[in-house]
Amino acid sequence: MSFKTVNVAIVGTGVVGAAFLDQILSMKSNITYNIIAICQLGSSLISKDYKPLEITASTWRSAIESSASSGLSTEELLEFLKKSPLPAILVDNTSNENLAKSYPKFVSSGISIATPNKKAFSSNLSLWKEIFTFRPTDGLVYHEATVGAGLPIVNFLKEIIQTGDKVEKIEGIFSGTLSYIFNEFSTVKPNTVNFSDVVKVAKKLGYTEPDPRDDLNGLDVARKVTILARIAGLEVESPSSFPVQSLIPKPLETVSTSAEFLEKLPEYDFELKKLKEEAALENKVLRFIGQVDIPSKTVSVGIAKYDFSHPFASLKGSDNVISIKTKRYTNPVVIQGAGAGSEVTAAGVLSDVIKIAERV
Ligand SMILES: NC(=O)C1=CN([C@@H]2O[C@H](COP(=O)(O)OP(=O)(O)OC[C@H]3O[C@@H](n4cnc5c(N)ncnc54)[C@H](OP(=O)(O)O)[C@@H]3O)[C@@H](O)[C@H]2O)C=CC1
Ligand SMILES: N[C@@H](CC=O)C(=O)O
Ligand code: NA
Repeated sequence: MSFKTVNVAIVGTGVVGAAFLDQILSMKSNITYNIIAICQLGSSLISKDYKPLEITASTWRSAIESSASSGLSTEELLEFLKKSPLPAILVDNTSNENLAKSYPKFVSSGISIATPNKKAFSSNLSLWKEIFTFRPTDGLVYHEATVGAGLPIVNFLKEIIQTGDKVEKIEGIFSGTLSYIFNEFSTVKPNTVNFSDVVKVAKKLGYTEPDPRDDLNGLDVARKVTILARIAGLEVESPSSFPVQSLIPKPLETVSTSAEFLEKLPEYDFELKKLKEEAALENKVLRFIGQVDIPSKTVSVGIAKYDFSHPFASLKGSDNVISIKTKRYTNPVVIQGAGAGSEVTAAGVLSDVIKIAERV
């Protein structure tokens, strides 16, 4: 029996958005989740009377394909959700910066947000402060999947800090894409794998950002590390306010499309091949890591070398591994598992939707 009903509006039906819709529409729960809007860039399905859309996990795709309604602007979506007769949750499954910048307007209108979109939490510090200056009538904001996809990192970190713990150091492999790429490219056993080929496979597997250059330039890891550093108490101004190593060859920095970039990338395979061979001579592998050190207030992102015997050297697939050392956890808490991919990310977002629904 349902004891509560919430209204849910979903923006973005890409890799994560589609898996999210499949999961929420198949979920058994004693809370009723009315899907009242699904928005894509050019089209939308909107329930103007706030009754649940008549869709199932197997019909939502064709329903939106045959919808005659155009996409909604952020302002239109805000106005629509403001009038929701039930608690409203916005699920932002895009990487859209403009929508992210509008979160304060949604939150201050009592609308809650669950999202894997890192933009709002890792751009200017002023936006972070605006989002998290809670007033009692504000909506709630959960963003577990912004770091480590569905792995319990963001909510765990916030909870231990709320209980009085103090973070000392966070380090690890935070990118599913770069974990996969380096786990395949730089292995304990010698291989002939080309960097550019693995990049293409990572994109095909749905690990990369919509434009893989956003992973290769280190910015995606820098965004995640910014989020963690801010939660841990460092006032990091932006993801470009600390050293970040880019894997994009200099001459390709100005290439306009991601397709052209992927086509030209093989010409630069020799650069990372050399680095990998040098590391192998020292019995080491290459890994792309992020670090936050609270006492020294330093944050950094880039390639590091690890001994063949180090746990990072035997990482598999797109696994993330995050080590969190705190005042209470003097032996660091280590969280490891898939840090990218449609199902695990969507499940992280859905868990946040459930937390919000239980609290509003
Ligand atoms: N994939 C993964 O493993 C993980 C992803 N994430 C995050 O999840 C988010 C989604 O990623 P993913 O699903 O992989 O990316 P996709 O590109 O597959 O999906 C994003 C979707 O959002 C749509 N979109 C963008 N802007 C708008 C808008 N204003 N209104 C409506 N729709 C819009 C895009 O449309 P169009 O295609 O037409 O541009 C696209 O369909 C990103 O923020 C990403 O960083 C986080 C953890 C892991
Ligand atoms: N592109 C990202 C997706 C999750 O944030 C990654 O590879 O980790
Ligand atoms: Na997570």
